[in-house]
Parts: sequence; structure tokens; C-alpha cells
Amino acid sequence: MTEDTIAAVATALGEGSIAVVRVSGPEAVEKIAPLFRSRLDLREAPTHTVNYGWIEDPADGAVLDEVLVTVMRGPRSFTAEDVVEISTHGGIVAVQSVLELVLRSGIRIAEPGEFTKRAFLNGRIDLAQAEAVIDLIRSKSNRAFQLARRQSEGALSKRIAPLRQKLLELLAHVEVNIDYPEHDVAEMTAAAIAETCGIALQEVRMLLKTAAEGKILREGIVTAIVGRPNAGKSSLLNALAHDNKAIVTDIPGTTRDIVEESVSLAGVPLRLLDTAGIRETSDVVERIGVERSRGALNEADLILLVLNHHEPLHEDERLLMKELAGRPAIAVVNKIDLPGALDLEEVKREIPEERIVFLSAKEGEGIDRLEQAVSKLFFSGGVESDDLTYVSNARHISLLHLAAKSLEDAIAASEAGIPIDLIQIDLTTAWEQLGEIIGDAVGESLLDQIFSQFCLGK
Ligand SMILES: Nc1nc2c(c(=O)[nH]1)N(C=O)[C@@H](CNc1ccc(C(=O)N[C@@H](CCC(=O)O)C(=O)O)cc1)CN2
Ligand SMILES: Nc1nc2c(ncn2[C@@H]2O[C@H](COP(=O)(O)OP(=O)(O)OP(=O)(O)O)[C@@H](O)[C@H]2O)c(=O)[nH]1
Ligand SMILES: [Mg+2]
Repeated sequence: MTEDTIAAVATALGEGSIAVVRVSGPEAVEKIAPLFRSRLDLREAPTHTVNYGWIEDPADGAVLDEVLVTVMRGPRSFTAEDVVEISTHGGIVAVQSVLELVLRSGIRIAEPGEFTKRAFLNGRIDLAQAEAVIDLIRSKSNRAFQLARRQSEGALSKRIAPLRQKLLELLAHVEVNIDYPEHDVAEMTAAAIAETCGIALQEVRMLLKTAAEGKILREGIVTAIVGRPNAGKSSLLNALAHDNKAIVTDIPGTTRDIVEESVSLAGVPLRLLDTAGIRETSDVVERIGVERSRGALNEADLILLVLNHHEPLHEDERLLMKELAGRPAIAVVNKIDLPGALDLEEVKREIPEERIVFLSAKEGEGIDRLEQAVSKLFFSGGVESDDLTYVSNARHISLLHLAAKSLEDAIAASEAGIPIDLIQIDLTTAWEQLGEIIGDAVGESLLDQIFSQFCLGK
């Protein structure tokens, strides 16, 4: 593959200690060498070495920056091409002027995602792995990062490949039966086709089942903090966020609009929504706030119902607890630093005990117990396990659904005694749909669309 040579700033633009210009392509070393003054000509530098020197404009000998230059010769590099990385001083001036000089030497600016796209086109990684690189960059919590990293190492691809192999063998067998009926290959029975497809379908469904948890890991659990005015909802948000994001006062009805904050609880990303305390009110603004609280409550993946340990249960709270039956909810009994007046027995009748957490948002006591409860609710053991694959990419999920449908069709067709060459079409479709996940035979426009989601320099 003869590609041109590309360059981009690989680090975030802003004030930092170091910034990196990354160059990849057949002319990377040859084009950068004349710009780099050091003890050793860059062309002589062994691969995977870091070299000290200066970037100089060869036109007038002006020194742009003191740098470290790394050489990684293909195919042992991120893109599988020759890669040169220039580490300049941080900030934007040094790195921009070095990049400009690099571009003036006849190297082209990279498109977003083009480095990773090349790694894919050169066969170093497959499409699912390349997409995982986007997820890596965007992950907002440790767990999401671990998930993306596992996928970037090919965890999903390793599940898809044997599945496709199984289908391919079946297809080959079917094809021999169709094309060479005179050959003495054992006739593929409808029952045998249905059986193999059944096994494949089971595997596809298992992958789809992981999608819900994968989505949570990637996008965060939408968590509504609800309860009566003054229960301590805003205080809880602040305690979880380690910040005074929401206004806290002893006046009931303080929070009017929804306050949003992303936090990571035991590695689980939560999108916290602090809401207005739910009660009957004649205040117009507060009433709109209460309606919004109800909206958040209805749409949340997780509900934290904050109850006040210091006060008896209120009728509104009884109704709320009834509403939460069957939904992923945790009762947070707040203000345990104050004497108790809450009727716990009644709470326990509505909410299972393992979903009741006692804490003091004000003192920051018991937050760890809430972490454990959330973690238990969403990851019923398993997320730590190493061989688990979580499908979390919308494109992969939709392709798995399509493949499941094709396999179901193939099974139904073989059970209905439909001619084998028609079943072959469903099988081929399933095989292609699974192939699309890992980028086997996907069109240029799809690739463009996927890689354009990347940031520049990746
Ligand atoms: N300076 C720098 N840091 C970086 C990257 C980079 O490109 N540059 N990465 C970019 O995302 C990540 C590391 N990812 C990488 C993945 C593969 C290879 C690579 O050279 N792979 C070779 C094996 C090399 C060897 O075994 O010695 C290969 O697979 O052939 C390099 C970086 C994070 N840190
Ligand atoms: N002693 C004690 N006071 C608390 C605790 N949590 C909150 N408070 C106090 O309770 C009052 C109300 O707290 P907020 O967090 O504003 O309550 P809220 O549920 O957001 O109230 P609204 O926004 O009005 O619905 C404030 O005076 C807090 O300082 C706690 O754990 N212990
Ligand atoms: Mg509040």
C-alpha cells in the first residue's frame, strides 16, 4: 500500500508540559531528518529510540524548539507505517510552529482518525478495535476505560471470528451440496443446518445481552435523586461530586431546576440529576420544578429516593415508595447524624433491605455504603471477570440484531422444508453482517463516517 505521509498534533491543544507532533507514512523519517539537528542523523537512528536535538528551519537555520524525537519504523508501529513523533514544549506556539514547518516540507495534515484508520487499513487492528480507540478516548470512568481497552485488544473480535468460521464451514458444506450434487458429500440435512444456526444464534444473543451493561459503562447510569423538600438531595449530590455544585439551604423548595453532575461511583459512571423536592405547591416556579422531577424520575436508570431520618414518613414519600416498586431504586436514609424519627419498618415493607442505605450527606458518612449498593444493583458480579466482552457500540449492537434475525430466518426456513439454496442466502447474510462488525468488506463511506468521529491526531 503506497500512502502519502501525514502529520498532526497528537496531544490536546492547551497549556501542558509537552506537546507531540505525530508523523506517519513512507516519507516520515526522510522528510523530518532535514528539520532535526542532533548528534545523529535521524535516518541513522535505530527504530524505537528517542533522540535529543532541535527542530530547525532549514531555510534560515532558525531554531524553533528543543525537542525529543521518537522513531518507530513500520510495521512495528501504531499505524504499521514509519512513525516519527516530535515532543515539543507545551502550549500551542511551539507545537504549532513545528507542525507548520513539517507541513511546509511536503507532508499533509491528517484527517481526524486517519492514524487509526491507517492502523486498520494496514491490518494491524480490525474495525471493532479501531472503534474501541474512540471509546478509550471518550471514556469517563475507570470501568468504561477498562472495557474499551479490552475491546481495543480485540476481545469482541475474538468472539466474532469463531462464530463466522462456524457459519462459513456450514456455508461451504451447503454450497458443495448445491453445486456438486453428484459428489458423495453427505447431504446437509435441514436439521443439521438448524442445529448449527441455533448454536450461533445463542452466541449472538449472549453478546446482545451484554449490550445493556456495556451502554451503562460507556454512557453512565442516569440517576435521579428524588424526595421531599429538605430531605438533603442537593447535599447528597454535592457529597457524591465532592463539590458544592448545587445550592443547599434549610429552606424547603430550594432546588427548582434540575442540576446535573457526572460522578464515578466505585468505577461506575453516574449522571446524577438533582431535582426539586416533590410536594404539592402553589408556587408556579416550584410546580414546574416538581414536574421536571417527575420527568427525571420516569426516565432514570436508577433512582435514589432520599428520606429524612430525622422526620416521620410523609404521605408523599409513601406514594413515592409505592411508585418505585419494580424499578431500580435505592432508599437513601439521610441525616443519620440527627436523632431518628423515621418509621423504618414501614420503609422496609416497601423497599428490600439491601436497597436501603443509611448515610449523612452533610458529614459525608456512609457514602461508601451507597457505592456498594449501586455497584451490586448494576453489576451482579461479572464486570470484573476478564473474559467477559461487553458490546457497547451502537453499530455493533444493530449488526448483531440483524445477524440474529438472519439466523432466525435460516432456522425457520430449514424447519419449514424450504429449499437449501434459499437458506443459503440467510446464512450468507448473517456471515456478512457479523463481518461488518470487524470491518471485513465494509465500504469506504462507512469507514469515513466511523473515523471522522475521532479527534485530530488520533
Ligand atoms: N507516544 C505515544 N504514546 C502512545 C501512543 C502513541 O501512538 N504514541 N498510543 C497510540 O494510541 C498509545 C499506545 N498504543 C500503541 C499501540 C501499538 C504500538 C506499536 O508500535 N505496535 C507494534 C508493536 C511494537 C513492538 O512490539 O515493539 C505492532 O503492533 O506492530 C504503539 C503504540 C498510547 N501511548
Ligand atoms: N444534620 C444534617 N443535615 C443535613 C444533612 N443533609 C442535608 N442537611 C441539611 O438539610 C437542609 C436541606 O438540604 P438540601 O440538600 O438543600 O435538601 P434538598 O432535598 O435538596 O431540598 P430541596 O432542594 O428544597 O428539595 C440543609 O440545611 C442541609 O444542610 C445531613 O446528613 N445531616
Ligand atoms: Mg435541593
